[in-house]
Amino acid sequence: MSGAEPLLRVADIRVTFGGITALDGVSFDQRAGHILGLIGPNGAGKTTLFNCLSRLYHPTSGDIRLEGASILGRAAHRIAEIGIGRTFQNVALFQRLSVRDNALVGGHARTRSSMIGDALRLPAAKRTERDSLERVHEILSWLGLESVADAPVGGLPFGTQKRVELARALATRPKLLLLDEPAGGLNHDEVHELGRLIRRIRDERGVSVLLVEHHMGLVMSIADRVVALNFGRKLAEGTPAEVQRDPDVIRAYLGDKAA
Ligand SMILES: Nc1ncnc2c1ncn2[C@@H]1O[C@H](COP(=O)(O)OP(=O)(O)OP(=O)(O)O)[C@@H](O)[C@H]1O
Repeated sequence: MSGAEPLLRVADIRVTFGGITALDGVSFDQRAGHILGLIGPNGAGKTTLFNCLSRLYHPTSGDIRLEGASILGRAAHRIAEIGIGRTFQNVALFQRLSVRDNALVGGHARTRSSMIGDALRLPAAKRTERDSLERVHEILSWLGLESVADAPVGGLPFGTQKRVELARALATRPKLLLLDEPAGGLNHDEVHELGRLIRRIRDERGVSVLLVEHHMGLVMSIADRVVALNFGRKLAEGTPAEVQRDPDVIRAYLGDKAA
């Protein structure tokens, strides 16, 4: 292993809710350029960890560092500024707004132009707006969404709405993209397509991806590394092949559901 700083370091994270320990000393690193899959049976702590990474939950102890700097002082609505983008398990878009406007909301989360500057349409605000529009245009084309750019999101098929969510997250120009069960609600072909897209996001846009996912086929086909949780602890970590044949992982899954 090289001594290079990982992109993401999760260090001894513990989260308790009253008497329940949802995460109990979980640690792992994610290298830049990697797709990391976070798996585990129901109740393992995946969502809790995801919520810590996106700053919705504050861990009871431990640290989360992005490129060496702790993110724990950051409010959830400001993680885009440090390069963390996210999507939601159930698509969370403005249904009446167009595809383009939804993506622009993402871009705006990153730009932090001032409200007064925007209102007075100062040159800097105009430039920011123009840059955001150009960036969103490029992302929508890249995702094959330009033909629906003006359509209200509400009328679009679910699979397309999921791509709009990705557009919005990518518009924040993340270094690390957090995906919360992106395969949920998609059919077989759509999951296959999503896998290709996540790989392209990494390969063509240089964005590292951390995904929480129940769809084992998807995780195992695209992840560079997999972290398996069970009962709030790290059960196994390694390449997909290593984790898939880990006896503890097999036991945790077979004990949970005979799939
Ligand atoms: N807000 C909360 N308040 C109390 N307990 C919680 C809360 N969130 C999670 N838990 C508990 O923490 C544990 C881990 O839950 P979590 O939702 O993180 O698991 P998960 O791996 O995401 O499960 P699933 O695959 O079912 O979504 C569970 O015992 C759960 O009941």
